[in-house]
Amino acid sequence: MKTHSSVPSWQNDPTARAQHGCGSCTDHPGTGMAFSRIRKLDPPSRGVFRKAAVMLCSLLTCLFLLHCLADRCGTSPVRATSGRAAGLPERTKRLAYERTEESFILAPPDLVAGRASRRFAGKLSPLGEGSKKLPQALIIGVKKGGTRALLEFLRVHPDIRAVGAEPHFFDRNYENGLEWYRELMPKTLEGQITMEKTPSYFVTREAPARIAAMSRDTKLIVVVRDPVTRAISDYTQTLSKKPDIPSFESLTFKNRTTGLIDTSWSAVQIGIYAKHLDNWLQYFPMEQILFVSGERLISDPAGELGRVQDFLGLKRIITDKHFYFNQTKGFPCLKKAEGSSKPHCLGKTKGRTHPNIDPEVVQRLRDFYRPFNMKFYQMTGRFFGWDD
Ligand SMILES: Nc1ncnc2c1ncn2[C@@H]1O[C@H](COP(=O)(O)OS(=O)(=O)O)[C@@H](OP(=O)(O)O)[C@H]1O
Repeated sequence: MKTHSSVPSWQNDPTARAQHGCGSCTDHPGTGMAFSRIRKLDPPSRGVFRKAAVMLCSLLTCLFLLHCLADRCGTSPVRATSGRAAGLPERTKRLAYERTEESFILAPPDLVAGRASRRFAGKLSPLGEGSKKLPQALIIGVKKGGTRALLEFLRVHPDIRAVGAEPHFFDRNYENGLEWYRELMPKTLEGQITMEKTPSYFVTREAPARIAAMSRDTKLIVVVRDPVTRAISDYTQTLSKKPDIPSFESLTFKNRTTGLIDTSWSAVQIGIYAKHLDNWLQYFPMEQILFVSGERLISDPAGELGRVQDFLGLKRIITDKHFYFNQTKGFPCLKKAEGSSKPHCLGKTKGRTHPNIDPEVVQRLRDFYRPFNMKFYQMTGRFFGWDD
C-alpha cells in the first residue's frame, strides 16, 4: 500500500494545505490513507479529486457571496444607510434624518432611498428582485388630514410598496423629470402597487394635469378632515416651528371688525375642498378619486382601510386585528408595523395638542366653510358630518 509519500508535501503539512486554499481537504485522520487507496486503484483519480476539491472551494465561495448579497438586500440596508450617513457631518446626518420623514426636497435622495428601502426590506425577495415603477396610486391630500397615518397603515399590506418621504414631484420637483421620480420609488414585484403621498398636490393648480400626463389611470386618494380643525392643526404645526407668529385669531381675518375671513391664508385656503376638487375633476373622473374621512381614520381605521383596499382592487388584508387604541397617544396604532413585530404609533409630530382658539372665531370659520362643505358633500356623494 502506498503511503503519504505519494501525496504532495503541502497536503501533509496543515499550514501548507491552508496556503493552497483547501484547509479542510485532509483534516480527518485516515483521509490521507483514503487518498492513497484511491490513487492505487485508479491513478487518474488524483487529478479528478483535485478538480473536485477546487470546485467545492469555488462552490463554497459562491455560496458565501450569495449569502452576503442576500443579507445586504434583506436587512442590512440599515447598516448600509448608517454606514453612508457615518461619513456625513453631524448636522447633515441630523437634517437627513429629520427631513426624510416629510420631504425629499432637503434630504440627499440616496440617503432617503436607503431609509425607504429599509422600510420595505420585508417585502423584497432576498435578492431584491423587481423593478421601480411610477406610482399607480397617490395620496394627494389634504395637509394635516391624516395622510401619514393612512400611508403607514397601507404599508402593512403585502401588495403595497410606498415611498416613506414626500417626493413633492408634481409641485416642487417637476422639472427633475419622470425618471428622477421613478428612481425614488421602491422596487415592486408583479401585482404590487407603488404609492407615495404628498398632501400639497391637492391644492397645486398644475398637479392634476401633470399627474394625468403621467397616467390617466392613476388612482387618487384624498384624506379630508373638518376644515376648521384642519386649519388649527396646520397653524399648530407652523407655531411649533416658528413660535413668534401672530395668533390664529388675527391670521384668520382680513378685518376682524367686519369679520372678513382671509382666504389667502393657506390654513384657510386649503380647507375650501370643493374649489380644489373642481380643478381635479377637469382631468379625472370622480370614480378615480377616493375620499377618506380623517375623523373615521381615527375612530374606525379598519373601516376606512377596508374602503381604500377595495378602491385599490386589493384583498382586504388590513383589518381590525391590525390596530389597537393607544391610550397614551390617544390614537389608533399598529400592533405590528410593516417589516417589524413591534407595536407602532406615529411620531410626536402627529397628534399634537392644539392651542385653545376663541370660540367665536371658530364659529365664524364654521359659518364660512358651511356652504363649501355642502358643495363638497354633494360632489363626493359622501356626508362627512362637519356641520352638525
Ligand atoms: N393614528 C394616528 N396617529 C396620529 N395622528 C393621526 C392618526 N390618525 C390620524 N391622525 C391625524 O393626522 C394628523 C396629521 O395629518 P397628516 O399626516 O396628513 O399631516 S401632514 O400633512 O403630513 O403634515 C394629525 O393632526 P394633529 O392632531 O393636528 O397633529 C392627527 O390628528
